[in-house]
Parts: sequence; structure tokens; C-alpha cells
Amino acid sequence: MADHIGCIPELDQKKYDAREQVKIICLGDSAVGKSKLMERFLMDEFRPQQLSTYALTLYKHTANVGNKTVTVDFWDTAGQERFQSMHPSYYHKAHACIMVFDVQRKITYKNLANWYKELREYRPEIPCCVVANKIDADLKVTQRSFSFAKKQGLPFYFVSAADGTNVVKMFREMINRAVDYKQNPSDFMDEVLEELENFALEKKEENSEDELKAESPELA
Ligand SMILES: Nc1nc2c(ncn2[C@@H]2O[C@H](COP(=O)(O)OP(=O)(O)OP(=O)(O)O)[C@@H](O)[C@H]2O)c(=O)[nH]1
Ligand SMILES: [Mg+2]
Repeated sequence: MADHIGCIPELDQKKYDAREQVKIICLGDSAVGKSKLMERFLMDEFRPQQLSTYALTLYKHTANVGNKTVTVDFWDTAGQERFQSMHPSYYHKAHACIMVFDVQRKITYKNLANWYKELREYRPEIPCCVVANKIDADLKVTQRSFSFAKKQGLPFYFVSAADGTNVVKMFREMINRAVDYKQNPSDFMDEVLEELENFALEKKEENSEDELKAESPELA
């Protein structure tokens, strides 16, 4: 990914400042099933925007949360995770993170610790969960305990992108948590940014009201 990432309209991260837009990222080793999980969740509305130059796919989704309609951008990478590290812009302004491992490959579970460390360097407070994928391949794994999530105090889900087990439940809960986080950020910097953004929006509204009055004095 390039540093001029903001120049691509789809990747303009300023849009995530708008109250009704959230960004959810997915982390995990190559081939754990990140893309398949998103595709499974978005099956009926499967319209990914491929930005192949930047090895990124944005999956767009519209969700109803409470009485609001929220646009969710799921960010998915292709390839960059092989370097065991992501470009900072991948994390920038993310409101939630889904960390995935493959129950059939122990190394992908071990590597969660590295992914989690990197996530927390950039996004210390955003909601995160751990997802054990491919349980359809061996249902017995659901009897096993995977302590990483518990140790870190993260929600844990056994899922299967192949047969759909728990996929909708997991995504719905993460969307709710992302929206919740956006409304009540616990990261100090996010809190400041949210305040500034609200202030800017109010100013803008005031200014456009003033302009309207100036143009049509009868409204004043
Ligand atoms: N049995 C089974 N196979 C799965 C499941 N999810 C994904 N796979 C398979 O795992 C392989 C990798 O899936 P992807 O979704 O491409 O994995 P990814 O994490 O996006 O991989 P990269 O884009 O390379 O990082 C594919 O061959 C999938 O068919 C699952 O739930 N069960
Ligand atoms: Mg993929």
C-alpha cells in the first residue's frame, strides 16, 4: 500500500469521521479464511471493490443499528499479511477488529499474539474479537480450549465460513461494538478527534444557516 492512500476516493479515511460510517478490519495469517468469512456474511450483497494495486478489498455493507442506518466498510487485505505486518493506514480510524485463525493450523493460532500486539500499537482501545475458523473440517476442535482470547479478555467465536456457523452472529456483534465504540471512544485521542469533528460539524451547520439568512433576509 502506498502513502498517498488518501488520494483514492474509496480510501478517503476522512469519511469515517461521519457519524454513520464505521470501518472494521480483519487480521490473521494468510489463508485462515478472512475473505471467505466476509464473503459468507455479505453473500446476498456481494459487491467487493477490488483495489488490486493496493492489495486491498473493501466490502461495503449497510446495517441497521438501533434506529440508525450505518454504512460499514470491511477492509480486507490480500498478501500483505505474509509479511506479518500491515501498513499503518490499514489500522487508521478502524472502529473494530476481527482476528482470525485456522483451527487446522496451530501456527496461525500462535501468531495471533503478534497480530494483537501490532493492533494495540495503533489502536489501543478498539473492540476486538478472536475467531476460530474452519470448524466444519473437524467439529471436535470446539471441545478444545483456546486460552489466548480469555487471557486478553476478548470475545471468542467458533465459526465456519464454509457452512456459515456463527458467521452472522459474530459480524452483527462486531458491527454493534464498532458503532458503540465510535459513539463512546475510550481512546483519549479518538475522544478528542470525535469532539473536534462534532464541533466542526456544528460550526458548518451554523455557517450555512448564516449564509442562508444573508441570501434570504426574510428568513432572518
Ligand atoms: N473447510 C473450510 N475451508 C475454508 C473455510 N474458510 C476458508 N476456507 C478455505 O481456506 C482457504 C483460504 O481462504 P481465504 O478466505 O482465501 O483466506 P484469507 O485469510 O483471505 O487468505 P489471504 O487472502 O491469502 O490472506 C480457501 O481455500 C478457502 O476455501 C472454512 O470455514 N472451512
Ligand atoms: Mg483474502
